[in-house]
Amino acid sequence: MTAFRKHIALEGKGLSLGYLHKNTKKEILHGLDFQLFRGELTCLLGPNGVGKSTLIKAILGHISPWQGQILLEGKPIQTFNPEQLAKQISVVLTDPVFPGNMTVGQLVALGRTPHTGWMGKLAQTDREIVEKALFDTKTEPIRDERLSEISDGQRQKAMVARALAQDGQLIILDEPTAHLDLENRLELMHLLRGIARDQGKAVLVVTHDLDIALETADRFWLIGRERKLAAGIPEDLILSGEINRLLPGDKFHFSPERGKVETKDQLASDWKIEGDNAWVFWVEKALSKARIPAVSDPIFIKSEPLSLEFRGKSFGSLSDLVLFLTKDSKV
Ligand SMILES: Nc1ncnc2c1ncn2[C@@H]1O[C@H](COP(=O)(O)OP(=O)(O)OP(=O)(O)O)[C@@H](O)[C@H]1O
Repeated sequence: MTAFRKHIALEGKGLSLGYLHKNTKKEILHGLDFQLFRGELTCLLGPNGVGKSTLIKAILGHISPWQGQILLEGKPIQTFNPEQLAKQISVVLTDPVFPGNMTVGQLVALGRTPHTGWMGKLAQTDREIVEKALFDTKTEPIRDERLSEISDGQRQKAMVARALAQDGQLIILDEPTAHLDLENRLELMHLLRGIARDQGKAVLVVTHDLDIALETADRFWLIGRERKLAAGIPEDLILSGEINRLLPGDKFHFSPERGKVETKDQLASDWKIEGDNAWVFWVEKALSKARIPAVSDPIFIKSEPLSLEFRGKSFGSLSDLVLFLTKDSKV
């Protein structure tokens, strides 16, 4: 077997993190080991409150580890001063604090501050980087709009554009897709993946969007209720079942066959349904959601035109079939 060595941008070793709360120590994460690679989009996922933001705070140097260390490009992160860190790490957090009267263009240009200084004038290369960030995030048409007068989704894209303009080797984004519609979410994640691949950056995204993360991420970091971090390519974590760390309760599970989260009580899998596989799936789904117990008589699915047959009766839609089965208590 060949072992490929990737460039490690960020590494955590035996990391324990927590807060001092009312004079008592509250440990949030314990003994984390992780590696963030250049050229990859990594998604950090986990249930609410497990400590994702806490880990990001530690990476940004906002809180100090209780144990272990974080290495940036092989050096302890605390040996970097704030200016050096700002050149290395671009960040988009969930609670941006920028004046509402600032325009999108001004916000994105602010991303160049670590390279020019607060009073610094943008050189030609800085302007080109800002233009590219506006173009890549499709915020170019709203560059003159004020932050207080654009939608949450547009503001979010502008924040991402600012992070791209900052041009750090490591880009960290905390829920960057939260206000975006489905297409924009996919586009943004594909854009981030493209930036990781094409520019050799390490991109870390905190997200709850499992479907889109599965579609786009090179690697997952999963933190479950046991407060440990499992890392790997998403497909490995699915095959090993570790993906279910995201679903600590007993109601849902990740179906490896279907590649999505499902409710555990799949009553409908006991039905006999005959027809095209794709259709069988949706018929099972509808029966399962309607919580109709299975009987021995089969359901036949006929296509062109679509009809469902059950006990010699024909139904033109799933809704009609479900209604019939629900009403007929003797089924
Ligand atoms: N400043 C703080 N002082 C004390 N406890 C804190 C502080 N900030 C966060 N916590 C606690 O740390 C735990 C982890 O919080 P954190 O915000 O890191 O979770 P998260 O995984 O990012 O959650 P979410 O998905 O809801 O954003 C929570 O129990 C929270 O109450």
